[in-house]
Amino acid sequence: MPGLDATQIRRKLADARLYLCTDARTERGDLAEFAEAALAGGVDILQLRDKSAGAPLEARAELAALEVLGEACARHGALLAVNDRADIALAAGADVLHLGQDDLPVSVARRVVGEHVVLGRSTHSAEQASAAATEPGVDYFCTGPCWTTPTKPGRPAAGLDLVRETAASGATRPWFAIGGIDAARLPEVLAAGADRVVVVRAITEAEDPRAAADWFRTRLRG
Ligand SMILES: Cc1ncc(COP(=O)(O)OP(=O)(O)O)c(N)n1
Ligand SMILES: Cc1nc(C(=O)O)sc1CCOP(=O)(O)O
Repeated sequence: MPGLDATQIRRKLADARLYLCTDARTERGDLAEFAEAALAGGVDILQLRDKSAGAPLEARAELAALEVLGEACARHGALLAVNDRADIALAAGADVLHLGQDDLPVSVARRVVGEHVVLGRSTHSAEQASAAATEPGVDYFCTGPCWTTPTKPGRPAAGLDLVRETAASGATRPWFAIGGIDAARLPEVLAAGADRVVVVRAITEAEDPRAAADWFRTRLRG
């Protein structure tokens, strides 16, 4: 299946509402089956983020998992995202590279992945969000965590105030709220002004990942 070009990737990013990070699920079932279910339920961007052993996957294992996710994303017209590693994003033919505050500078990552890959940045304060909203080369950013979360231990909550401030800032780049978001809390996140979210456990730990994704998709797409 041919890959998406830069224009198609940016259009899909603009339209994206539901972003899922998953681990490689080596011990909890089949990655292909999980990806198929989550994407059928309406996930727009699927990121491999596997820190389940307390450290990132080795490069070969990461590439193998990305191949599985990439095939599923291509079937569903979703974007494939890589966390942290520009070299792996390039090698995997990913559409998206997500960078934290301590990861590669955007200008350096851009040199590695080229122009067509979308670059995202994590932000945890109004200052960081404002920088990501204007820094050249950043295509989207995330604000959080809205609540403390076991998925990101040690990261203090930025709270919904950061979502409110970002919404009020009139940021024109796509931005996503992240951290502790589940079905019960989504209404508060939307009321604070977000219209895009990133989730992990709300779908990865759901008994029925397709139904969980579909629940979010319905609320995010109105
Ligand atoms: C979409 C998305 N948003 C935020 C993060 C967190 O990135 P980072 O701060 O680099 O932390 P780690 O994921 O590397 O632990 C993300 N991965 N994806
Ligand atoms: C990976 C990650 N990054 C965050 C940030 O604030 O940058 S919060 C987070 C974990 C989100 O997981 P869950 O949906 O299970 O709470």
